[in-house]
Amino acid sequence: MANKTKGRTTIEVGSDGVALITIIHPPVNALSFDVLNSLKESYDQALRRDDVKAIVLTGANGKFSGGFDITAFGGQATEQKPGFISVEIISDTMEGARKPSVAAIDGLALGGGLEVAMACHARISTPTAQLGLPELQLGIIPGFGGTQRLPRLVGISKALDMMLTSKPVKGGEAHNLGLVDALVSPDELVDIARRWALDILERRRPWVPSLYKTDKLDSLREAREIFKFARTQAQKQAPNLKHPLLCIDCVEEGIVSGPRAGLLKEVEASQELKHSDTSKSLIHIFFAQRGSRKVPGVTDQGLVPRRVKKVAVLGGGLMGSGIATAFVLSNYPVILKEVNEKFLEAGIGRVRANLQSQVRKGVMSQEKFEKTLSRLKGALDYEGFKDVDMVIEAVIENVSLKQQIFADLEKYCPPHCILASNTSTIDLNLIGERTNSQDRIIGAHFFSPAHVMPLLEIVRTNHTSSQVIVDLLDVGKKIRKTPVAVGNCTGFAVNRVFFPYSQAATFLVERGTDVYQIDKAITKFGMPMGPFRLKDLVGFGVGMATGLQFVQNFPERTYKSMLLPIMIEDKRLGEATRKGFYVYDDKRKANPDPELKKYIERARSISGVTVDPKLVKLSDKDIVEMIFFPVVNEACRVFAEGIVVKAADLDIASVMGMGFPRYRGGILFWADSVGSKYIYSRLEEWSKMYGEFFKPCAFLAERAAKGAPLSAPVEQAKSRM
Ligand SMILES: C[C@H](O)CC(=O)SCCNC(=O)CCNC(=O)[C@H](O)C(C)(C)COP(=O)(O)OP(=O)(O)OC[C@H]1O[C@@H](n2cnc3c(N)ncnc32)[C@H](O)[C@@H]1OP(=O)(O)O
Repeated sequence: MANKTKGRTTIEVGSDGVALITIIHPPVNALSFDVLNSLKESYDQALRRDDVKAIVLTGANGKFSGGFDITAFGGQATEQKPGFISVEIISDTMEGARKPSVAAIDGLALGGGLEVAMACHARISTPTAQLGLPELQLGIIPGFGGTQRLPRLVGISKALDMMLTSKPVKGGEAHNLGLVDALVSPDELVDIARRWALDILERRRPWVPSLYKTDKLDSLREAREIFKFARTQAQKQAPNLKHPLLCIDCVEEGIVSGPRAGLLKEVEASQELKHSDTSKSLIHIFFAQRGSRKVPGVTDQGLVPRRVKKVAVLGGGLMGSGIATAFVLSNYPVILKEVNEKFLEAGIGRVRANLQSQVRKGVMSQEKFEKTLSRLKGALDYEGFKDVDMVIEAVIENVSLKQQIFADLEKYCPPHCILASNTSTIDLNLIGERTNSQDRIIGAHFFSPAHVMPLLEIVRTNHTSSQVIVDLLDVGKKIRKTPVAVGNCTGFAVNRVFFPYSQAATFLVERGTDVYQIDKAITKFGMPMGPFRLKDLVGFGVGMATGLQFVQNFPERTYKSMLLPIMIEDKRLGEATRKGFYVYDDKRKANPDPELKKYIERARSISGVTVDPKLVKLSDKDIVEMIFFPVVNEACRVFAEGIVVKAADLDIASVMGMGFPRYRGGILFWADSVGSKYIYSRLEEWSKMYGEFFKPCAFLAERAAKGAPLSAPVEQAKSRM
């Protein structure tokens, strides 16, 4: 059987005496072990040959390299011995060579890609190339010398900032920072790099081994201050994560004990992190996010997405204006339609405010603001709809109104136009009932604020055509959302999986657990806010309306409480009214409210619930389990019913739609790390004590009985029965 290698490098020696080494491993020239071994062979050859005076390293097809091959983290192949790549190949063979190398960077130089480039003696880049060390977002740290070379090239503060945020910089900024030595256009990149390499050889330009550069380093005293500040920030931002602190330790070691000691510390820390749960979870999310664009039976049919050139949004409320903002920000011309002048003005005002906030934050120039806003046109009728390629309806949740709108859309829009609804509760089949266009009706469910939140739930009915799904997946990518295709059911994937989240929290409070302790425990677990703070943010009106859908559709497993209605009666509606589960000061800071007790007591007495001493003193672990295991239970139902095709889609939906901690890998990935047997046994125990709300579903029971993971494909689990 042919030995299939994962990528390679080529070497081509020119008459100028420069060896051009090219990394070839589509699509992003990832550094697999095969590529790295081949890189060493090419370097050895170039260093051996008398006709080679200098080396240029580049990547094929306009991409330098996307970094170490992430698929190799869980794979069979491993490094010969720890540090072989970082020390022997990159530091000793490349950087320590007797012949100079220059990196010619186009497209991207990320992670290991940039680390290899930094070991060259100069870097030439195109202005559009992206350079960065994003390893921390994968739960690891730069492992090919990045923690040592980047601070020496750009200074400690900037290097820490680039690593801790995982954000790349563009060629222009990289040049200003000193990370690259010259900016050139792609067509002259390799030629200039060749000449630069010869110039270094002939000492017309400096021969710089980055590892030993010191001019950008601060004094030891200043450096210690920077590390102290960085550690405080890292702990504040991600108290559960260890790898950012390890990254800072490695940089510090290099500054205090010298770069060689730093390299060794980096090797040691990388070994430790490679097998951590955090890294496994984050790498799972990386692939799950890319996998969510692949829908079996739809995206594997050879369909090409049609070009959507113009979009219309119906309704200029909070959702509609957010959606319109997302589209104009991605260069789409948008018509925003409202029912009267007043509403239209308000809708356009909201889009303007969304964009203005970007100007205020300094991420958008005034000129770009004006250009972006000019893509938005207001309308009070369907006149301009005759050439739109996609409409997104975002009006109030009223079935007959939506039915009328879709009947009108069928009349006024061209026959190819995608007819999407942003409904979060209404059955899409019902919405399209008065049309003959069921095949192009689809759900485009955004999360508020729509121009900020990264998830787009694409809801397909049994009638939605594959072409329309492919089109919307493509549009989703273009507006920089992570799309997840889901089936049509109450609450779709995100809201349905998460409805027990707030219900379980309310259940606990009515039985004596403290509201603020719950929010603290859940935030400590890694959610951006606890369930009660979230209720305040969303507003009780919306919370009640959504809750009602679940009460109607899943009466046996919804927990009914009078707490919200009583608070609403008293005009406590959440953050908007400055009073909800918290009270809010002028700066919108949430403070606990002692008055809350009286509402809880009233709710308790109306429902005839008594305080349960066991639930009054729950540990944080118990709180997390009692709130998240019912969520896992609902996720199991959604998966078993085929609402999503892969468990990883629910992981992505939970991370992007609900803020479930990414470093726990998403709801089902996390559940599997806890174990199906344990989750089942706890739910079973609670359902005996507290009723149906906690009853484990058949799917969970079946998988627990077999000790099978919850995320294993549904067919596979069945076939094992
Ligand atoms: C020792 C070292 O310090 C450790 C490391 O280097 S760890 C790796 C560091 N590098 C990174 O984190 C970069 C990760 N990749 C990315 O951010 C983005 O993929 C990118 C900016 C390179 C390209 O983005 P984009 O053009 O939108 O394409 P995207 O869909 O993400 O990727 C294209 C394909 O390349 C794959 N890919 C991207 N980077 C990869 C990598 N480093 N290894 C393996 N596969 C990779 C993706 O999985 C995807 O595969 P698919 O088509 O089968 O789904």
